[in-house]
Amino acid sequence: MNFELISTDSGSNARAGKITTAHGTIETPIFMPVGTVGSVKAVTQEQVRDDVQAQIILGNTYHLYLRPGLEVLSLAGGLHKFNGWERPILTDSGGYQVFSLAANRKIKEEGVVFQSHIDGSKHLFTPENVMDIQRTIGADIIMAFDECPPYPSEYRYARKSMDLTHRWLDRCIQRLKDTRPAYGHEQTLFPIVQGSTYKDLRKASAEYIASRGAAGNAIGGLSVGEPENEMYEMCGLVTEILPKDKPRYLMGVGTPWNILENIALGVDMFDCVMPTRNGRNGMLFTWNGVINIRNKKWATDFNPIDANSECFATRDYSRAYLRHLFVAGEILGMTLASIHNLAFYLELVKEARRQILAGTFAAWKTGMVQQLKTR
Ligand SMILES: CNc1nc2cc3c(cc2[nH]1)N=C(N)NC3
Repeated sequence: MNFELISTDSGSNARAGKITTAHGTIETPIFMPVGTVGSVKAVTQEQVRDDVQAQIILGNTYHLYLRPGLEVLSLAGGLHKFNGWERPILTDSGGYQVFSLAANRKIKEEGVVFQSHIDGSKHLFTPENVMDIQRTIGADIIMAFDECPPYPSEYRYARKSMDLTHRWLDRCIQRLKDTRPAYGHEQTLFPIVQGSTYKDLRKASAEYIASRGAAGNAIGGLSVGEPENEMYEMCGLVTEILPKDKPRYLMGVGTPWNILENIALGVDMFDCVMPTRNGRNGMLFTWNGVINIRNKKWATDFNPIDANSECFATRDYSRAYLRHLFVAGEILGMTLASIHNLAFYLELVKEARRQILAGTFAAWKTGMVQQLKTR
C-alpha cells in the first residue's frame, strides 16, 4: 500500500492524499461505508459503487468469522470474490466488536475468550488468529487486534489496557511476518492508538504506534460516548505525533460535522454506521442539517431532498413519499435513505478534498459545520 500526500490546507492540518492498494486507489479524505457481514445493509454493491461512489468499504472480522465463517470465505477465494466488491476493503479486527457485542468475554494476556452473540458458542481471539482470520477474509487493509476500553475508564485500567494493546500489536506484526496473503494480493496492517481520554496515555500510545513504522495508523477508542470536545482534543494530540506521510484513520467517526472537524485536525479516513443505521430509522443528513423524515411536517412536502443532486435517491423521490415509506414500514424507505445518506457522506468528503486542494478548507469548514447542524 502506498500513500501520496498531495497537499495540506493553509489554515488547518487538513490534508488531501491518495492511497493505492491492490484493489484500486482511494482519494483522501475518505468516508468508508460499513459493510459489517460483507454487505452495506439494504444497498447493492452496484449502488454502493455507482450511486454512493464509495471507494472502499468496511467488513468486520468478528462477524465474518462467525458467519459465513472461514471455510466458506476461503472456498469463495476471499471476501472480494464472495460479495463481488472489487474495490478496496478494510476489515476491523474484532477488537471493538468483541467488547461491544460478544457475551461473557474474558480478557487474558493470550487473547479474549468470548461467546458468540449469535448462538452462544465459545471462541478465543488472539492477535495471531485474528491476523490469520483477516488473511482468510483477504481485506486490503487489516486492523491490529486491540482492546477498546469502555468510556469512561479509570486511569489505571486505561493504562493497563493500552500496554496490553501494544503487546498484542507486536504479536500481530510478528504473525504477519510469519504468514503470507491467502489470495496473492498485498494486505497492510494499521495499528491502533488507544489510551482512552487521558492525554499522557494518548501521547504515549501515539508514540508507540508511530514507532512501529506502519503504512497507515488508526486512532481507536474514541466515539465511544465521550463528549465531542474530548474526541477532538485527543485526536489533535495524536495527529501531532503520528507520521505526516502516512494516512490517519479515526475509527467509528462520526456525524458530518465530526468528520469535518477531524479532517481539520489531520485525519484522512473515517467509518461510521450512522448514515446506514440511523438512515434506516429515517434520519437523513443534508447540506442544511438533519431531517427526521418521519416528522409530520414532511407529509405534503413534494420536493426531493436535493433536486440538484447527482444521486437518484436524493433527487428523484419527494420528502412526502420518503416519509410515507417510513410510516408504512416499506423496505424501499430504508434503501433510499441509506443510499442518500452514504452518497451525502461521500459528497461531503469530496467537497472537503476540493477545499483542501484550493487552500480554502479552514474558512469553509467553520461555516459548513454550523450549516450541517441546523434544523
Ligand atoms: C462507533 N465508535 C467506534 N469506536 C471505535 C473504536 C475502535 C474500533 C471501532 C470503533 N467504533 N475498532 C477497533 N478495533 N478498535 C477501536
